[in-house]
Amino acid sequence: MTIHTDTRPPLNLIRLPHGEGLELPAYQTRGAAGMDLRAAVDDGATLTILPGKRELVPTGFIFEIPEGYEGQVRPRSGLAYKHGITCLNSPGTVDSDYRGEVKVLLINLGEEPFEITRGMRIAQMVIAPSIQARIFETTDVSETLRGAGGFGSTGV
Ligand SMILES: O=c1ccn([C@H]2C[C@H](O)[C@@H](COP(=O)(O)OP(=O)(O)OP(=O)(O)O)O2)c(=O)[nH]1
Ligand SMILES: [Mg+2]
Repeated sequence: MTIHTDTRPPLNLIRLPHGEGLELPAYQTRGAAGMDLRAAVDDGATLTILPGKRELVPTGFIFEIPEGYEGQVRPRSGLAYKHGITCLNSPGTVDSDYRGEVKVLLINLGEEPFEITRGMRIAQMVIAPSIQARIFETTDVSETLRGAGGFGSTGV
């Protein structure tokens, strides 16, 4: 007998009043890494991002990211390719102890104004394991082959 158990971590979403009626963030395909996030702008309203400008777009939800995980807010490649729309702080970091609304910081790197309406899929969130290190100050630095070489030290 095969016992199928779903080992995916649970993710609680709390819908805010302005998220009423929005589709839940969802994985669009079985193997999708990220769930798409929708714009919770007012019904019938248009949020326009002018070329070179940025806007903080509400999602309408609080995400209770499980402890030991983070939420990474990433651009959608279609919007980036077709319209030059990306996340300015990519990847945005949603901490597991954050209890505010998740918002998406979009910037328009294209040449045309970009219009966002309610329910539009504007970005995606990847849930990823995340650990905190124990931090020590020390005076010794261990030796390695690389040493202080970086920024192209191994060639292009
Ligand atoms: O794209 C993002 C990035 C962050 N956040 C929220 C969740 C995150 O837990 C919080 C703080 O983010 P971050 O640590 O990146 O920003 P900060 O400038 O360091 O703010 P803070 O001082 O609040 O940590 O803001 C979002 O909703 N969307
Ligand atoms: Mg911070």
